Amino acid sequence: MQPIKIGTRGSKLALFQAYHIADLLNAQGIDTEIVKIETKGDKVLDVAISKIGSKGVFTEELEQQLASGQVDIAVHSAKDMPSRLGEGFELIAFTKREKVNDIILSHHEQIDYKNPEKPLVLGTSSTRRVATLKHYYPHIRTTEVRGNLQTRIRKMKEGACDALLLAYAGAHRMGYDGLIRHELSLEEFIPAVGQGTITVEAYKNLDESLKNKIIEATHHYETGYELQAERSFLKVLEGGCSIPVFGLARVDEDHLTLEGGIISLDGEERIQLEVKGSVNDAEKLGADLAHQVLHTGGDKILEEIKKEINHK
Ligand SMILES: NCc1[nH]cc(CCC(=O)O)c1CC(=O)O
Repeated sequence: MQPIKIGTRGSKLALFQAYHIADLLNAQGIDTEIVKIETKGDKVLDVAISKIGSKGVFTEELEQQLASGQVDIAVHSAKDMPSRLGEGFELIAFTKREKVNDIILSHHEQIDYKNPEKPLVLGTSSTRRVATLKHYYPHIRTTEVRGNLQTRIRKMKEGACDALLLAYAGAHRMGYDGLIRHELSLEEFIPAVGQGTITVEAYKNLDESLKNKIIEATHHYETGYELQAERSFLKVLEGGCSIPVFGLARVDEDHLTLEGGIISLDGEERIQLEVKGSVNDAEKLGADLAHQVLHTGGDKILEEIKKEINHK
């Protein structure tokens, strides 16, 4: 059999994730070949993601190659995937989830983010993280630091900021555990939908038996239900990484708990609600939670955010 061609972005984190999928496939006797693809999100480094337009900046080129059959599957951080994929595309597998928390990472050993007396500048380009900081820690200033993880760390050391606010998963995968100074609580910093898991995307032309083999080798069922609920939640709220929507599902045997909400860009209004049910209703639970969030004032927050983003 021909090796399976795995399409990936060329950043170190993306390559790590692609090799992780390759390892899982190789362990089941499936040969693989990694194909690097450059995306718009990789090329445009001087503009905030929320301004490029969040829809698939890291994914569009990979999907073109999937559709033309140049690669068989594409590997992504699940968090980077828009809630609606192009016609014929599907996320067929989600790997076992890493710790989902956000973390504060710095080359300085002492970072005291809770003390209002201590000025602190955190680097982040996520509207969710900026808004959440404004809500809980209004004394912290933020600045946009973009680029891949190594670039951001370099910019931090050059003085762009005191510390970076990042996902644990990415920092850990890149081997930066030694620079992690704080793990943020899931009460305050509910992550973005999909944070901490890697996903496999396929196009409808993928051979069915090959697809099943890939699923068997890489899919983690509990994570899959969590992602189903979270992504269904996101779909109703028309998320994308420029809107500070957060959502986190937890599966315990066949029970699923989904927490999620939205926060205004200035951090003043924050709505967080929770639904519980069976894993078999994951998709419905996600949509239900989203509608509840909209009905409890989320609709106004969302409208306001869209206005503000369009004006920038
Ligand atoms: N927004 C970019 C991005 N997409 C996925 C991760 C981290 C890895 C993951 O969550 O699986 C990151 C970096 C970050 O948010 O710090």
